[in-house]
Amino acid sequence: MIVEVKNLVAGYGHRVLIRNLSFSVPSPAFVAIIGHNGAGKTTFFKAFQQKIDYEGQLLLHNQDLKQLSNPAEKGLLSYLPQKNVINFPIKVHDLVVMGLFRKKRFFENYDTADYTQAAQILEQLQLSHLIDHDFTTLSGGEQQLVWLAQLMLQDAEIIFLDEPTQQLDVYYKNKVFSLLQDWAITKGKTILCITHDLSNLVPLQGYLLNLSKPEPILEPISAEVVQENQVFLEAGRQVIS
Ligand SMILES: Nc1ncnc2c1ncn2[C@@H]1O[C@H](COP(=O)(O)OP(=O)(O)OP(=O)(O)O)[C@@H](O)[C@H]1O
Repeated sequence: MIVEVKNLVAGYGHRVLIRNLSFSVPSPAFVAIIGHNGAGKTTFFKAFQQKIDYEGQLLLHNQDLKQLSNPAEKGLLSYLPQKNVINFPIKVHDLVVMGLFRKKRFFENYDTADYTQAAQILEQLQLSHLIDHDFTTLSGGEQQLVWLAQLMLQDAEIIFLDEPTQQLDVYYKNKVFSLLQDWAITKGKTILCITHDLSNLVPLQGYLLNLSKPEPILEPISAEVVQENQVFLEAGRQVIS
């Protein structure tokens, strides 16, 4: 099993948001995590980052995450948060190349080969025209794509993305979802992606996990499954205190 969640209970203080969640992703796959605002999607990711206390077990390759030291540095996990703020000037290629941090020793500089890799990723995302731009001057959607480029360069095995297409136009929403799908299939990555863009999921292969359902399970993506979940979410939210 690549990712396994066993009887996870998580929340804040007395407010339990995730109750006895169990599922497993046996092989590399794309998993879309959906649910109403406040359902606990980001909270679920925080548990994987060991940022909150939780009951139950989170396992990566059958090893309890609590026993694994520095899974990010080992290239096992990477995480793209919903918001990433930078308030100093930095060129796009200098930010993207930092995705290679795992391969560098402390204070070791990035070399020409590293910058070539960063440029290739930016080209793949059709962002080459921004390579020398100051990141802080980019639009919200452009910044989101630059973070995605940096994440691609990290090349971790299991990738957590919190609403990576939130600020993207329709063209890039499609492009990013097909890229994530391609990552899972051709590069053997396991991708857990929080999203509200249900319509973009229809053509994808993978699974859907609806954290608003009383007993969420992995459902194989199909047009019918997406439609059923869309109707479920449109019906409104059951608030559990
Ligand atoms: N540190 C915290 N302390 C207390 N409550 C919190 C904390 N962080 C988040 N919450 C609350 O937990 C609930 C779930 O938050 P979470 O960010 O996991 O939701 P989400 O499903 O990711 O929502 P969205 O789709 O809006 O991003 C929210 O009501 C939020 O206010």
